[in-house]
Amino acid sequence: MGADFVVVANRLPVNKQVAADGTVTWTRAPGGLVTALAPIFDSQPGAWVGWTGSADSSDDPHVDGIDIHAVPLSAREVEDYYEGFANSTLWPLYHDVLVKPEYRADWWDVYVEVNRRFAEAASAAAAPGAAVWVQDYQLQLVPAMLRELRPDLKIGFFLHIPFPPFELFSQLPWRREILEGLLGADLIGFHLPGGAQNFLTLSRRLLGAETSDAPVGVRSDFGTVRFGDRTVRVGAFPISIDSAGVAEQAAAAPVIQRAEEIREQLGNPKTLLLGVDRLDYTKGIDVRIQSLERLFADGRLDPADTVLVQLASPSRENVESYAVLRDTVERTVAHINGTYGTVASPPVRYLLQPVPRDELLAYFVAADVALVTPLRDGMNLVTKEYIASHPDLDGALVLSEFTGAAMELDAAYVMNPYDPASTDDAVIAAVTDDDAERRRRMAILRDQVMNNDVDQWARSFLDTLTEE
Ligand SMILES: Nc1nc2c(ncn2[C@@H]2O[C@H](COP(=O)(O)OP(=O)(O)O)[C@@H](O)[C@H]2O)c(=O)[nH]1
Ligand SMILES: O=P(O)(O)OC[C@H]1O[C@H](O[C@H]2O[C@H](CO)[C@@H](O)[C@H](O)[C@H]2O)[C@H](O)[C@@H](O)[C@@H]1O
Repeated sequence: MGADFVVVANRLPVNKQVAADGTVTWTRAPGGLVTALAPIFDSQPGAWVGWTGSADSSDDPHVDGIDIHAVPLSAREVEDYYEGFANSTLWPLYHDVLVKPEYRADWWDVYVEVNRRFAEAASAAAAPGAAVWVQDYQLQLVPAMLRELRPDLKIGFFLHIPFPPFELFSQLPWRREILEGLLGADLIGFHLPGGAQNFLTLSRRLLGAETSDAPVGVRSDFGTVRFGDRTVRVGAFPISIDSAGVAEQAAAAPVIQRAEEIREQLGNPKTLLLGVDRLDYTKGIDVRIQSLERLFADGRLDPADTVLVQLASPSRENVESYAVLRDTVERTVAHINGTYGTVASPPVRYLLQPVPRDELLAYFVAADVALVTPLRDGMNLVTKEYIASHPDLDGALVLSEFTGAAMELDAAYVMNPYDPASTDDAVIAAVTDDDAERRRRMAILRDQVMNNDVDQWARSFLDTLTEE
């Protein structure tokens, strides 16, 4: 029979729990995408096609309300498709070549093979005429492969990371294949109009396709690419969070109490700075730590009453550039603590492990300033979660102009992570501006986040995909 709505993503939205007696249970992972799509899954039969996250696993997860289709990956496929082509070729290429992308034909071959497996699984999961929504850079060939198998489907694709300009994308030896893969979709979504514009330019210049000229707007004024006998629409749909849900969770009494406890445990510093990221070289963790070191050295911040908490989640640990970053960050943290701390009170507290959701929210509530300093980031949801956690308008946000979030959140203390002076000045302004100015900015940021949530993101994309 199949489902009327199918999501195809590299990862399944499931968590596995193994009890002491070996019994396995699966629960819905509380991630952004699954929360956004929950109302849609509740209103019609829905399926999700994805990988469990473990190599060589025969796990077959089941959760309430979503028909889960696990796509197995062997250890070699994880190496060549996920760590290789997705995260050592596409990820650095699409993030401004911050690390040199590796172009390997053997990785490409496995990327093609794995994309085909996802397309076949999606084809098997979808009812006649279903809407299928393919997610992200790991699966850019799926739209065309799926269209070949199932021309009856409505196919959408959304890219969660930046889409690079002609000058960078053209490095890719398989640039035409990727564009043609994406053009199997009826609607291709990017976070920002700039990404959509880059895609139109590339389709015109590399494929000779006829494209629209008018600028693409946010959730409006879609671009078009004429490809074969079809017209593909291209648009900008900035993703967001479950703003009301995060605000409610952050306002819960145990979270507030834990936030107070955190400040106490840190010695009640005058200023608590916070960074929360996957340990990824795109996130500019090194940028903010180096800024802190300069500010201590110049006497603009006092290490005796300033603490930076950096929560870092391990990510893609088998990829060498991630191991190199970890080394750099850990050496810099040790250097600052060794130089500016005391045994009892190191100014940087660094955690290399994910923390539970409520604990994370307590850190958001506790922090005076969030430091979001990526060198490049598709959106950055941490930014929006921090803002949603500050209903009293206390708190301030330092935000890199190279995040997708900066397009909407220009009332933040916006900085250029490539410019040390800009970074340092933004941190100092966020720390020292008077309350009225900090609250003025936070009020604007909150309006933006509370009025543009992830439900609006999902609905605007799917309404555009399914409208006649
Ligand atoms: N529970 C938990 N969530 C985290 C942690 N670190 C990051 N996250 C979440 O992971 C997501 C990261 O999204 P985003 O900022 O867009 O960056 P991405 O890692 O590139 O997708 C946000 O929803 C964060 O709240 C952690 O330690 N614990
Ligand atoms: O699946 P992983 O390799 O562990 O990586 C986690 C996810 O990272 C990326 O997130 C992006 O999507 C966010 C939501 O749109 C956006 O805010 C952020 O800027 C992006 O970096 C990646 O795109 C996902 O596919 C990964 O699952």
